[in-house]
Amino acid sequence: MASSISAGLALKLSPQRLTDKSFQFSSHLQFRNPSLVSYPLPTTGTVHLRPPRVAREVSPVSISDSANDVVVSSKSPRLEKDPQALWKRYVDWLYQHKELGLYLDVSRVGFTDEFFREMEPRLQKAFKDMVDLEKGAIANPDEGRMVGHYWLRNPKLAPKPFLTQQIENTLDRICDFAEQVISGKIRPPQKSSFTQILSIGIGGSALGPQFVAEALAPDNPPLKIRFIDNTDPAGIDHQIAQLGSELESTLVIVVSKSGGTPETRNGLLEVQKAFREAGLDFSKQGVAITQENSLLDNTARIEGWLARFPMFDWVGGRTSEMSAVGLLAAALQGIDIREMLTGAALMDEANRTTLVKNNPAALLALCWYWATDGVGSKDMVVLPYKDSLLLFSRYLQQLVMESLGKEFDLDGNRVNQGITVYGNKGSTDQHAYIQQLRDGVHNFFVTFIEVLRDRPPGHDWELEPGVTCGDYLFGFLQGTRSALYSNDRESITVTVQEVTPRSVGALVALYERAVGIYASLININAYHQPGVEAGKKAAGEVLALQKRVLAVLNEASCKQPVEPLTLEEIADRCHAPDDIEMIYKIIAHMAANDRALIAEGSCGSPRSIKVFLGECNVDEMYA
Ligand SMILES: O=P(O)(O)OC[C@H]1O[C@H](O)[C@H](O)[C@@H](O)[C@@H]1O
Repeated sequence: MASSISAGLALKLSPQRLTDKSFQFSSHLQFRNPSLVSYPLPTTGTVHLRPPRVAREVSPVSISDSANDVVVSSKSPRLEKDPQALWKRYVDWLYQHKELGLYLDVSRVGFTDEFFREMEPRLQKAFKDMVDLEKGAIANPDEGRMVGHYWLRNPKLAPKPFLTQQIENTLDRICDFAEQVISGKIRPPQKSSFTQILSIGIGGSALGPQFVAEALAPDNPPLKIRFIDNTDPAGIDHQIAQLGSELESTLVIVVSKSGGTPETRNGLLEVQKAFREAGLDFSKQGVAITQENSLLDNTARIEGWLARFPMFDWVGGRTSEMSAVGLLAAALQGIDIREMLTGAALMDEANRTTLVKNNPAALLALCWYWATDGVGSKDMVVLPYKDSLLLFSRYLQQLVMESLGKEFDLDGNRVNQGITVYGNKGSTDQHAYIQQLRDGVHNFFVTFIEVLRDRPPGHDWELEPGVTCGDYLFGFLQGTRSALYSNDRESITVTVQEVTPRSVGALVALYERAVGIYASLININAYHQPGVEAGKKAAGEVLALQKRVLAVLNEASCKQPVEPLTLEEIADRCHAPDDIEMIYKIIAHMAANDRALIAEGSCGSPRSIKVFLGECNVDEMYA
């Protein structure tokens, strides 16, 4: 089969895989007319091209680019199907961490030995990058920051003694505080003990604690947790309403590294209002987790909140689960946080070997690279077969997508990298979208998370002779893995014995390191998030425009008689004719919330409407 592609577009590549923007010049790639390529062509060595953009075929492919006279021939074998050969592949590649009881099976990813060999030098470079990072290199160059989440579970690793001290002191303070809250030594003014936690935070300041609460909180925790992780007023009202009179015994933890995230600030202001209305003193029940001297830190200090815990500059939001962000909430729910840290530390240790086959994070990163052609050409579907791990995929979504989804690489080349992550849980998702995974568009690879222990010992029950409910769950996982593979859908399986603080800590650490290694393989900064700023900035501009619209409407509404305005008139008076669509949306939103009145027309036909405010605020006119 031969097909034409235009210059720089996807080149299909296997078994000699293109391993990045650069790949080895080999017999698989022949430039018949080098003068048509815009940069000097070496006769041997590395040639830089744009990486492939289309999903890798499993059948032999030959693509020719007539424009540039580039020919790429590749012969990629179909995935191995012979049961004995597969069993051998399974055994040969199975990774086991004995102490953690964790296994990683990469046998259902079809990478070749050749690919493995090709990637070896780049993985060694990634290992070196990780060593430097752990030693305190400025691994986040754009923000000039060290990246120290690995020190949190092994404080001695921190490059400076005062950092080690800070980590250890904070951990001691967390354990101490949690113990005193649970025992009732620290209590709310009007109750004998705290019974509820209301955690306010978003992104990395929510996803880890949410995942861990769902995974590990006991059925009857000493304090139950709920979250406000948005600026949705109805969502906030719901959480406060659910607390009801227990607001009196609610410990409010406000989490924000920057201390200035609008959603979190709004959540705090709404909750403080609820406290005021209930006649409660918020400061006696509020705890802040934030960077020293942030807006939140200063507020908490000035208002004399119950406690403040630090979030370190060198810990990113999405890797903050083992900092006060994750640990305080976990400890208050009775979760053994030292076990979480031990699990993470053991996993980190395993991921320090430079023997790729024995390094689970490197194996994961390698599989991601193979499956996605190193350019995110396939999505990562994460399917834990365990209800308590439901939020793992959501947690990983931020960890992976915010870390890897980058426009530029470290050398400033536009690369638009990333890997899309989604998933909920098995077997539930089999009844939702596995149909498409098995038979539909082939744009993904799966990661199964398997938990061997079905339920605590002593509770087993056979619902059919010889078969338990958990056997079904096991059967569905294995069946789906086989069914997908038989249709050439690749999968990874991570297996843990049980969902425990130790195994959860290990899973978090495994993926943190896999992301770090993969980022190094594709040469991007995994530790910044410049793209997030664009949305925040635009939101600020919308709110600023809304204030101008309000001022214009107010002035017209203060006239006698009131002067209803068309959208064009409002845009004109705001000196923002190009923003008329946004002005329309602002009006529609205000009208839906009874803050603007529509004199004529309806929102469905924007040109017809004339708007005024129900009340004229004379003071505002002259403000
Ligand atoms: O912890 P905060 O400073 O409030 O930040 C919360 C979140 O804000 C942004 O969306 C960032 O992209 C996330 O990485 C971060 O976790």
